[in-house]
Amino acid sequence: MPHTQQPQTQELTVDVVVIGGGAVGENAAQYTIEGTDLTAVIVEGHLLGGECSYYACMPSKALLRPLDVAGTSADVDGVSPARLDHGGMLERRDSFVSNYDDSSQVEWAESAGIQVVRGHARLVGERTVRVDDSAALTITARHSVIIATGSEPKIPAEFEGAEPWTSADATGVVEIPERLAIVGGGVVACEAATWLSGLGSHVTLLVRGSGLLSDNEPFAGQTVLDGMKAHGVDAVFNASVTSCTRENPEPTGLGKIHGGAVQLKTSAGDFEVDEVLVATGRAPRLSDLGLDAVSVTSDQVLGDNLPDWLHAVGDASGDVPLTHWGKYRARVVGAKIRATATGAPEPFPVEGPPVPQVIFTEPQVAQVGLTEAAARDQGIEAVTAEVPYNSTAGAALLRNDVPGRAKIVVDRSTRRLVGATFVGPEAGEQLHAATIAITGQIPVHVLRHAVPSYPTVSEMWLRLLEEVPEEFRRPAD
Ligand SMILES: Cc1cc2nc3c(=O)[nH]c(=O)nc-3n(C[C@H](O)[C@H](O)[C@H](O)COP(=O)(O)OP(=O)(O)OC[C@H]3O[C@@H](n4cnc5c(N)ncnc54)[C@H](O)[C@@H]3O)c2cc1C
Ligand SMILES: NC(=O)c1ccc[n+]([C@@H]2O[C@H](COP(=O)([O-])OP(=O)(O)OC[C@H]3O[C@@H](n4cnc5c(N)ncnc54)[C@H](O)[C@@H]3O)[C@@H](O)[C@H]2O)c1
Repeated sequence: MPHTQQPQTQELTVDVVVIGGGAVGENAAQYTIEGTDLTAVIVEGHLLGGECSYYACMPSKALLRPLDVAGTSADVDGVSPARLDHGGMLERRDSFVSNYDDSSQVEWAESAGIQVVRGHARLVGERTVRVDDSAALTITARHSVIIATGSEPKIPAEFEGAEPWTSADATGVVEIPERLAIVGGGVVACEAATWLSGLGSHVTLLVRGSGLLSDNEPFAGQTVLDGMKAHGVDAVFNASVTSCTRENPEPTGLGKIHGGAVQLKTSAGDFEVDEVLVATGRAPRLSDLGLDAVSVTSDQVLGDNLPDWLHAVGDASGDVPLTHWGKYRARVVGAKIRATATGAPEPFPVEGPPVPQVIFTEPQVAQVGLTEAAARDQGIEAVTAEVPYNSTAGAALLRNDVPGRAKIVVDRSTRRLVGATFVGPEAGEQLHAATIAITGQIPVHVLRHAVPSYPTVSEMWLRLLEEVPEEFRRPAD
């Protein structure tokens, strides 16, 4: 009688198990063990380095930078406009994603003393994780298990069966669709519209709301929209997709066109395109993780209401889904676990540091802390100052045409900055000064003594602070 050979089961005990080896999981493991004898394992089901390295931040920014350089070369007198090389752009992307090979990340992890285990991990009991790969492995954590499983795209039901593109296809683009619809008006939609129209697609944005980038100051979405229109992108607002069908939908592979023509019915009319990219947000990846086995619900993970041996970081935790923010939180969690496990003092906490974000559109949108609307929603008496991005000699030197604006939001009661937005060429490089001012809780009368160099774009800070009411030039009584 034939018999099935049982897979070999192995066992391993370490101090900390991290499920998910994205940038955030890597940081959590590194900060938990560094400078100690603690041991850590990262279990990764796909590529060590996660979404950011292979399917999100790095490939998208690798594709966007040549457009920025070409745009600048076309807008500075005395320079001949640079010609885009579409094949070269894709090669640059391939190089930034290491051709989807994670061996250098594995080398880094091992050099940091972190063991990497391949396979899908599930919780099977308190402090216990089972990894299913070619052979089953059970790992026991002496101290903690950290969930760092990231997030996955939300695909509305209308697109089921139509094999739409997700952002991974857009960053991994191989076949450039002649006509592309992008559903959504958020960050992925705006950045992807920029690089895919730059690669030659005719892009139509189908936006459910009435503007782009609705979480930002209103002038951000408007300036980005103006920039996109100048590059031939069409945007249709108040357009809800009611059905999506296509001939011969097929999972042809990453970045390839997934079948025949796509028919989209929307509340703002019908559209036929060669591909549709669904960019309608992301959700924490918490299914198939064995939460039931340890009597924990997704809500508990998202509410940070977990047993003391279990932690969640990064996109999986429901916190702001940005790489640098997830990594920051992972460093904090890692340092806490290290302190508990070794008896070392916990690092000094800082109250409520602000979240910065740069959106790499043309022009860029850079925002930190609260918008004016968010500050008012929180009951803050917000005083604002706003100037055009081209208000300095440095900005005039940057390009011939400098669109955009800058705005700061000040809390009247503390006289400190609570938010700042810069929209304009290379705006991302303006942001960190604002992040430092908010984190350092510097009152605006002190900020006036931080002198920006002439002739740089950062002289915009002088203009902004001059726009703040006169009474803010002294400490509060
Ligand atoms: C197109 C796009 C562009 C972006 N650009 C930026 C940007 O410019 N700047 C920025 O700050 N943020 C950006 N983001 C957001 C950023 O990518 C995420 O915030 C970041 O990747 C989250 O990191 P993470 O480690 O939490 O999750 P991930 O990077 O998703 O890593 C999670 C890892 O866990 C693994 N995994 C999941 N479940 C299991 C399991 N059960 N067992 C084993 N392994 C498992 C996955 O394979 C994956 O490798 C972008 C996002 C998108 C979609
Ligand atoms: N440069 C960066 O920092 C960067 C770049 C890309 C992505 N990200 C992060 O990744 C996350 C995901 O980005 P995203 O753009 O997918 O999400 P998002 O939340 O920024 O935008 C989602 C968009 O889809 C719309 N939408 C939601 N459901 C819809 C539906 N059923 N039908 C039609 N429209 C719908 C929303 O109104 C919104 O315009 C974001 O939090 C973002 O910050 C960051």
